[in-house]
Amino acid sequence: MMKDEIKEVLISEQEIQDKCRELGQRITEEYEGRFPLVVGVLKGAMPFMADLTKRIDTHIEMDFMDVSSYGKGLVSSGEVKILKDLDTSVEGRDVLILEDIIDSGLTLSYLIELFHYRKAKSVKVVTLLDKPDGRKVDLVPDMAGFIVPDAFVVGYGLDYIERYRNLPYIGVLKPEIYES
Ligand SMILES: O=P(O)(O)OC[C@H]1O[C@H](OP(=O)(O)OP(=O)(O)O)[C@H](O)[C@@H]1O
Ligand code: HPA
Ligand SMILES: [Mg+2]
Repeated sequence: MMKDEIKEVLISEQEIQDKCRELGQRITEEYEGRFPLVVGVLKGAMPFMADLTKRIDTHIEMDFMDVSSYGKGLVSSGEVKILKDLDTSVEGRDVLILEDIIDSGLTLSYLIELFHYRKAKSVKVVTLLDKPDGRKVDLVPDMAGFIVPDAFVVGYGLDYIERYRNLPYIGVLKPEIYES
């Protein structure tokens, strides 16, 4: 079974759900009456977007962007490609970007710059996971769920060669999985 390939669970399903409630409450307070555009970054942010937005108790609009900087492997290529753009204009909008993880920071720094260039009124970032040791550019999220160590993590949207996104928790794979 898939779970037999996991060496260690770093963040449990319960901890993730509790964090979604907490972040949802903070977002509700901050964005009450502002009708923010909540942008999920595909594919990784999909489970977090689904769970977090259910805990936001004020009107929001949701949209998605698909960008890729990793290709298929473990390291960022450094080049960000837009695979799917927003359907909505960000001009004059309060934009809240939802991410599963900030690692090198390249994906988000690209998106933040892009939304400012497109004249968003404000751009903020909420990430489930923050891996500060991976940073290649200066970037501090406005809200972060958990700090993770400098290891490749999978689950709850995060993949290794497109697998493991459907795990309900965040974990680390057994080393033999990468070797095979
Ligand atoms: O801070 P960075 O080093 O840029 O890494 C973070 C980004 O990389 C992953 O996405 P990926 O490009 O692998 O696409 P995916 O979400 O479809 O897996 C992850 O979901 C973040 O979007
Ligand atoms: O640790 C990670 N795991 C999965 N995808 C990622 N994209 C950036 N960092 C990671
Ligand atoms: Mg990925």
